[in-house]
Amino acid sequence: FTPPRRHHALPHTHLTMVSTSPSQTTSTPHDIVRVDLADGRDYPIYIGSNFSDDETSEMLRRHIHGKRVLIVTNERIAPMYLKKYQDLIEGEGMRVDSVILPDGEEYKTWEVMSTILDKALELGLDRKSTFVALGGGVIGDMVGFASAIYQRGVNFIQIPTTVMAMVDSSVGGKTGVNHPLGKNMIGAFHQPQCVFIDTSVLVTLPDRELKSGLSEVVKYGLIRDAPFFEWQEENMDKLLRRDAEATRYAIKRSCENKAEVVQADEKEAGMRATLNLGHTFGHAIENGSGYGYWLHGEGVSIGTVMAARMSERMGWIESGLRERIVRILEKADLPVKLPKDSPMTVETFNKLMSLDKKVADGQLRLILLKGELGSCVFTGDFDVDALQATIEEFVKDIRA
Ligand SMILES: NC(=O)c1ccc[n+]([C@@H]2O[C@H](COP(=O)([O-])OP(=O)(O)OC[C@H]3O[C@@H](n4cnc5c(N)ncnc54)[C@H](O)[C@@H]3O)[C@@H](O)[C@H]2O)c1
Ligand SMILES: O=C(O)C(=O)C[C@@H](O)[C@H](O)[C@H](O)COP(=O)(O)O
Ligand SMILES: [Zn+2]
Repeated sequence: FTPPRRHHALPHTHLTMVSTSPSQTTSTPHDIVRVDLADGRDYPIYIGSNFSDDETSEMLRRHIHGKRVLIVTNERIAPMYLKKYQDLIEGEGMRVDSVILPDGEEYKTWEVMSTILDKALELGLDRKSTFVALGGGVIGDMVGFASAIYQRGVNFIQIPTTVMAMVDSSVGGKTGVNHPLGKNMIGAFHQPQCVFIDTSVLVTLPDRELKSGLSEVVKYGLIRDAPFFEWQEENMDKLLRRDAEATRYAIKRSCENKAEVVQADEKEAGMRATLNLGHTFGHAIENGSGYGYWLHGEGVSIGTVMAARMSERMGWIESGLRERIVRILEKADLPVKLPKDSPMTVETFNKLMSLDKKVADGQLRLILLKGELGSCVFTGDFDVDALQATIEEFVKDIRA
């Protein structure tokens, strides 16, 4: 893994998509994973590749109940995909407007999010309007939040365009923006009407962003799906080569895992917090290094190794499991430690982690691995010395 530069050029990548789903005569083969929620809020996640225009149009319009739509995307994605989706949703009395936001985690702010609200008001959008998030996790989180608070809530649809968004952020209704004092600190739970995943858009996704998404794929294996982790150990190289069948399987299995967790604990009373494995460390690294320096999945990757090391220190997992975790993340070409020029200090970790959303009554709670592969705990009952020793070890490594 090569540490990032602040402005990286986007390479153009090409791949051949081969669909391996059972063939159907009437529609492009696709999977549907359902998120079953109470009060009629359940929704489908459509997963396919190269959907025809007619199918795309029909599937999206099925979930739009009014006559006004606002597609929100960013400066990088707009030239590639905005017109296509605008054209496919428009027509039959439907008016589609758009907002184009600046690109990057550093723009995941209240100020930028509120420009969506400004535009919606200027356009006179009413409560039957639907917002569409066309982009990665940054766009999805901000549009979801804007739709949660616009006129006290309007419908929204997720069209994820990164691996990160396809395997994680578009599903489950966590929406929000960052604050200088902490990541995703301002937000709301607000579920989409549907998630429309057409993996063919990944053809333009740079490798670095692809790998970042794989970090959350590894997470599902570690917290609850050992067979999926073992599958990843066998197939990581295929995911890196963008093999269509492997990619599609990883997205589907990730969505199934996420849907099961969200269904069981939509608002994070307990179990949902396990989706935060590595995130308390990772969010501190993202914020402490300056939003936008690390991609989310990169911070989570280092954070996952820190959580594993802390678990190992407490005797909760065998060292062999920690080594396996480091191996798979390295195989995914993700960072497993802080780079030499990292500004992170013990104090920065402690300060930022003390503001984590899982802190309750002043007590930090963490997701730690315990027992065999696929098992974890969400707990405040851990050895504080093991936490401090872990932070010191990772910080010392960059100063060595
Ligand atoms: N709500 C949740 O449950 C949840 C889960 C995971 C992550 N997140 C959030 O998601 C964000 C990270 O998401 P991300 O990794 O998708 O980052 P991102 O949205 O910044 O996208 C990464 C980069 O890829 C570009 N891009 C997107 N799609 C593209 C495409 N098809 N072709 C070419 N370029 C494309 C984007 O413009 C951006 O430059 C973080 O803010 C994180 O906190 C939220
Ligand atoms: O959906 C969830 O729940 C998650 O925790 C998924 C995480 O991958 C994601 O990064 C999430 O945004 C982090 O949530 P937060 O509550 O720690 O901000
Ligand atoms: Zn995450």
